[in-house]
Amino acid sequence: MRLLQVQEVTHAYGKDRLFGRSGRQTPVLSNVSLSIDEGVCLGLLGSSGAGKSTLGKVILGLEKPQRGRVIFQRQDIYAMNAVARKQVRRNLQVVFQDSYSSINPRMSVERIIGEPLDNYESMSVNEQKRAIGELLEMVGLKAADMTKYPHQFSGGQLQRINIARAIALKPKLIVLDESVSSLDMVTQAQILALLNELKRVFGLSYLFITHDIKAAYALSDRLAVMDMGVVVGMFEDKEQIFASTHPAIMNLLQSVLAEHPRNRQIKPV
Ligand SMILES: Nc1ncnc2c1ncn2[C@@H]1O[C@H](COP(=O)(O)OP(=O)(O)OP(=O)(O)O)[C@@H](O)[C@H]1O
Repeated sequence: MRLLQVQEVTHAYGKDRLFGRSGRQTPVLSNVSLSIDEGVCLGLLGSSGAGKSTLGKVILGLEKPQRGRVIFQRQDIYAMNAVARKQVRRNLQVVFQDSYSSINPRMSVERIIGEPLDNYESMSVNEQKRAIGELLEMVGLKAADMTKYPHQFSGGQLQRINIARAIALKPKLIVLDESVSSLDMVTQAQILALLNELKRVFGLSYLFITHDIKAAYALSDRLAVMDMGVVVGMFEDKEQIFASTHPAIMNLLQSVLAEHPRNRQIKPV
């Protein structure tokens, strides 16, 4: 079933600049359309500045587009009342790249993961502790870790805590904005495996924003490529990306080739 539809979204930063008198503002997003079905990971690829994070913010309800619509669970997220918006926030979560800055260093892990539960669930203290312990175990940490503070964890462990917080309310869609980009290769592979497992167990959908074609290929079912605010490729079957002749897409593929100059097989391993 269709979960998210982005319909002909156009956006530029700065008030009225796109449609102001000068009319010279280049949009950061131009007529962007895409959709995500339930249980599917769409990888959104593109080089730096392509507009990927802006599109993520538009989808999360954080940046109202100047044109176009975002339909989540059949509702326009920019044309809904406060009650419906609260429900959307529950079902639409995000994990950012920088695990440190998206966590309050003064809060214990229990409070970090407990925050969304406080806002949406009416659990007793003991029920909440049990739920937090289960979430920590689900992401490969220990229930006892809930008493610790962010500085006591590695970057990969902190990203696991961010993921535990993101899945605490059993959302439908998680926007992963460069969520593994700052991690070393081994940790990256472990977090991708965890995300894949959680997707399978909970039937989650992901929008996986990344410039890294290998990471995108590993986690995604479908791939989209953006270049200068425009979707230049949409691949229902991710294998099809390797047949593309679009210059921006070939550039992304080239980065894989460059690492393995003698490897004629360009599919990421
Ligand atoms: N808050 C903002 N105000 C003004 N311009 C912005 C803002 N955020 C992003 N931009 C500009 O919009 C363009 C697209 O940025 P965006 O972050 O969406 O791209 P991206 O594909 O996610 O790239 P990166 O991976 O480098 O973040 C860039 O030119 C960027 O400088």
